[in-house]
Amino acid sequence: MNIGALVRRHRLLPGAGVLLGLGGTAATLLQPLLIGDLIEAVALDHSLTWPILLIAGLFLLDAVLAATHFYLIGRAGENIVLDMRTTLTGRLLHSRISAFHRLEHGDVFTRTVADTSLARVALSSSVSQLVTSALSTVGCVAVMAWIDWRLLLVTAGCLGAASAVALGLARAVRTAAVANRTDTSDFGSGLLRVLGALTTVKASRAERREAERIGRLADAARVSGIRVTRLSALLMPSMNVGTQVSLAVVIAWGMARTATGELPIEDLTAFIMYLFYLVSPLVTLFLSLGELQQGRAAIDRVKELAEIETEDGYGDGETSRTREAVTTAAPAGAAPEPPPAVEFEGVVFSHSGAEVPTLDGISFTLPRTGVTAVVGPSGAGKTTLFQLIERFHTPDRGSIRLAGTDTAALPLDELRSRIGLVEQEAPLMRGTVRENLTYARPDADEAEIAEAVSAAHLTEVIAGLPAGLDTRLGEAGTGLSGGQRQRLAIARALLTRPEVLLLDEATSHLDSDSEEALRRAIADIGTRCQVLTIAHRLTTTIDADRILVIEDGRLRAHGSHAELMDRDATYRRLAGRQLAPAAGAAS
Ligand SMILES: Nc1ncnc2c1ncn2[C@@H]1O[C@H](COP(=O)(O)OP(=O)(O)OP(=O)(O)O)[C@@H](O)[C@H]1O
Repeated sequence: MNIGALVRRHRLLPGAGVLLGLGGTAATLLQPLLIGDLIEAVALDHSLTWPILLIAGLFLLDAVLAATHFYLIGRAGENIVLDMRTTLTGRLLHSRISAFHRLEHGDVFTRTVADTSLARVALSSSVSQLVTSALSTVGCVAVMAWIDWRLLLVTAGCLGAASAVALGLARAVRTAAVANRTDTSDFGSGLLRVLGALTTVKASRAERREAERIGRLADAARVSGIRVTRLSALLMPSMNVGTQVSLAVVIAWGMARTATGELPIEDLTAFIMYLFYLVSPLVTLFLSLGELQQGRAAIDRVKELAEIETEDGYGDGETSRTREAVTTAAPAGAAPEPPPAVEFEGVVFSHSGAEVPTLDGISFTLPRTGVTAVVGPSGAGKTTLFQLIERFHTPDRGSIRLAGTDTAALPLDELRSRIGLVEQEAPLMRGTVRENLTYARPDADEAEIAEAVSAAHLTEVIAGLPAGLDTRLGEAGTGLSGGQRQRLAIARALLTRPEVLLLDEATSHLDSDSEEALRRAIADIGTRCQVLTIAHRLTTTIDADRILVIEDGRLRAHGSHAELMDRDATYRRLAGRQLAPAAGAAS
């Protein structure tokens, strides 16, 4: 995220705000002079109408300018924060899965919500306050020097000492505030992680332990927050002490000089008023310097997040990082046959940090229709295989083709519109059953929805819900059983009419009705597209047209259930043990 460009995009409103702020400062600075004139007019018994009218007009102008300045700067700040948040959201949603998984969700949340707010304050009000208060200070000092430079020297001595203390305090406030941000972020991350695993926390009876741990994080944020308040609380009084001392000196010495006639009383009055005016911009100056420093720390955190690696060069001025298409050539002279649904050719891939390849030299070809089961021990690389087809990662070597076209050559949007993915946990979004079904195809009509629901063997389930398709589901699809949730996710994937359906079979035990419904649904869907399923049940592998056995990132064997039982020891072991839950029923 280019902060310079961001500020330039929004320069008009803050620019106008600063100009109005400067107008307000000028109006403020004129007031003591006009009050001096009023005192002089009273002393000389002149008419008071004009001086009073002028002063009233100036007060009014000052108020209008200050209000408009405040509004414009606030509005500019909101525009800036919106710009930052939409940029961040866009980049996060288009981020590479591998880069996203390295982030702490709580930290992402703090950066997107809280740090952007701090950055907004820094880039709008702090900058404008810095400009206006610096110019107010300079203006005040200049007029005070013009009225009586010797009184100014006395004032500068007293206020200068107070300012040095205030500057030190402002720096300490910044350091404490940065520490407070980190503590608050740690608290947020800790809380989010625990809430995300609430059932595990409860099952482990760890509520009290977690409450104490999160409580300690919250307390650390409280302690650093109190430190910020303590230091901030000292800032204004330190300036007040400086003002009071300089006021006492100015009044004592000024009155003595007035008594001798060396200094006119109206000059002394105006000087004292300027002295009061000076304190506020000075304090604002130090505070906005502190805020600006805090804002810089927040801006750095926002920029760091905005640099997350994205897919297809999103937001980097590059539209697609796709490479030239490599298509499967049809054999010369032969009638053009539809290319296979999926082809892997010598695919090698390593997750970052892995010492050995996660997938090593994988090659296979899957026809346009049918059911293919992928089996293998835990950690063999089955999920990674799916992730490569969806191009969540790109192979280090080799190629993957979808209907004859290299997936690297397809725009991501097109590639993913041709593939359906049903994850093991089958997360559902908030909203109604209908909203969940049409998530990938918001324009699907009733007939298409009914067809997908029927193909996933869900018609009766949905008819039994209180409001049918318009029944609202809870946070993670609560209200539906595990098997129903997975079939709902299958129906959602089917609505996009995918050429390939990737299905990560649920490991949890489904009741026999659910399992039978899922089995029939998969068999039906396999007649219209290629279903590639990570199989944890023997029923799935027995029914499958072909089985791929993956072990240690290599394709060990492929064939039908009977063939593999005959010639592959790993498959026999898996069929005997890991695929065991349904083995009794199937054999
Ligand atoms: N994001 C990641 N970063 C680094 N290594 C990873 C990542 N995801 C998976 N791995 C590693 O890659 C290997 C293959 O993981 P994968 O999830 O593909 O296996 P799997 O066969 O699906 O296992 P399971 O059946 O237990 O889900 C494992 O050793 C795993 O630790």
